Amino acid sequence: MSAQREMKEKNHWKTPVTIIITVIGVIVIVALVTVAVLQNKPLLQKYKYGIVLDAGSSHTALYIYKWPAEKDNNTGRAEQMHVCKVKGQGISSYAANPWKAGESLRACMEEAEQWVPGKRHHETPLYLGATAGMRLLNMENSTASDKVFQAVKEALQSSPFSYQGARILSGQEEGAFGWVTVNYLDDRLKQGLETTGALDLGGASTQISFVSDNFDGSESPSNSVTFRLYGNDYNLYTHSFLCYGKDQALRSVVAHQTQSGPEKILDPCSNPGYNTIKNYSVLYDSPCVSNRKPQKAPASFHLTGKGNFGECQKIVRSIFNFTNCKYSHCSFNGVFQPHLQGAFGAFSAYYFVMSFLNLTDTSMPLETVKEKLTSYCSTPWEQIKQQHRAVKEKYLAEYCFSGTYILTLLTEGYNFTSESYSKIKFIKKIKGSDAGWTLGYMLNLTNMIPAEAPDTPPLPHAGYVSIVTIMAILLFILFILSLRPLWPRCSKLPQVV
Ligand SMILES: Nc1nc2c(ncn2[C@@H]2O[C@H](COP(=O)(O)OP(=O)(O)OP(=O)(O)O)[C@@H](O)[C@H]2O)c(=O)[nH]1
Ligand SMILES: [Ca+2]
Repeated sequence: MSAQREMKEKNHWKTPVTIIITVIGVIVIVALVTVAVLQNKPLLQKYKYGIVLDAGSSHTALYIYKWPAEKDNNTGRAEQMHVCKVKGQGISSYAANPWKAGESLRACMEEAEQWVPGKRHHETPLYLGATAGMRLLNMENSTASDKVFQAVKEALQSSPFSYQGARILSGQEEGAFGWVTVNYLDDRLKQGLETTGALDLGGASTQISFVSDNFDGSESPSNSVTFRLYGNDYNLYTHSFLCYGKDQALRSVVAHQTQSGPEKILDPCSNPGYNTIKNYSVLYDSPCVSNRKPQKAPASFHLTGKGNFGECQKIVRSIFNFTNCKYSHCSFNGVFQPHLQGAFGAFSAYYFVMSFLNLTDTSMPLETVKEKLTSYCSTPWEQIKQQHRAVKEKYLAEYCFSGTYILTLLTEGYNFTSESYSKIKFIKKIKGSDAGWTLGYMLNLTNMIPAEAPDTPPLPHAGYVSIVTIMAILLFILFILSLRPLWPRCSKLPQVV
């Protein structure tokens, strides 16, 4: 008898009540976990796209960016998907044939149509920002500049993308958005880390932007740009030097040597044996030098390379004005600059030139950089050409000047010392995206960087699902255990044994 009861008690798990409770329990757990999984499941990765055309002084490039579509308020991380280099020169070079400026963009616009999925075309914003080349053209001939913009606008509006406008960026915008790009790609903004300064060397202008503790904007408000990003305030110092991009600086250096209108010059910034004929009217056809055009000069002059770094640097120095600073500190030309602070990323021509010259290692003492440049400049032109057959002659002929200019701009213009120079990194890309103002410009216009830090879920999706599952199982076990007092009574109920 007692053995029979013991058997019945042991079989209480098979009573209808416990079976029903178990089934309901399992259903509840499965339902709970399913809801948890489905509710928070990341949607299939879909992307949004944005296109920015960088209409620089020397050339135009089209950048396509993409970012995850499912994130609220476009807060997903944007990255460069593709870049298309427009054939030919910058849009400002079409001043005499404006419609050609529009035509020049068509091939890259068609390429963009292949990269962005068709169903996203109409919602993909398309921007064009022009920099120093158009700034100069606008100063020189605003009617021509307007016509170029009209042609460009028509070409862009005929694309399937959502055209958002074409305009000239101010120097401050160009500097500030370059800084945003660098720090966004490095994830410094979201994490509130110390920021990196940005050095951009274009063809017609150059920008320096950085955050300095002893800069609040009061000494020179025109150099101040404030941002509130991810809950942090930034007071950025930025300055753009028009005419100090590498092509315009070279013009100034050659103009300096042709003041008396000679028929030939011996140029220390070109390799020995380099020979070319330059046209006076072409050389002086820029607002950066036009006021210095010699009154009496032949149509052209012979330029012969001399290849002397020291002499080249002397002429380069002469294009900077180091007097007349009305502020506590200046860089050059009477422009305020606070003390340099932190690390810097140097891109565009800084990178092209320094990587060609094998000078990207900034732990190298400045004296060694000078020695290497001295040696490069004095190398005969024929030897340079033979050693770098794949490099365009136009670029090759200018590396002695460009290296000398970069070193002088950094150390004497911006006051980088041996110590601060070592904090510069010459970069082209950061995590697959090009360093430049375009990404920062798009992030700003699409409101992709919120002013306040977004509310993030305390747990990642997988962690959340695991915790819900474990808690549900534990709750169920507790519930079963809480029914323990009922177990013996259950065994007394009539049942199938
Ligand atoms: N060596 C070398 N130079 C280049 C290359 N691409 C561009 N450059 C030159 O580097 C300089 C700067 O180029 P970019 O940064 O594209 O200048 P940009 O945007 O056209 O000019 P800005 O409007 O002043 O910004 C120009 O003198 C270009 O001719 C390259 O691949 N190699
Ligand atoms: Ca540029």
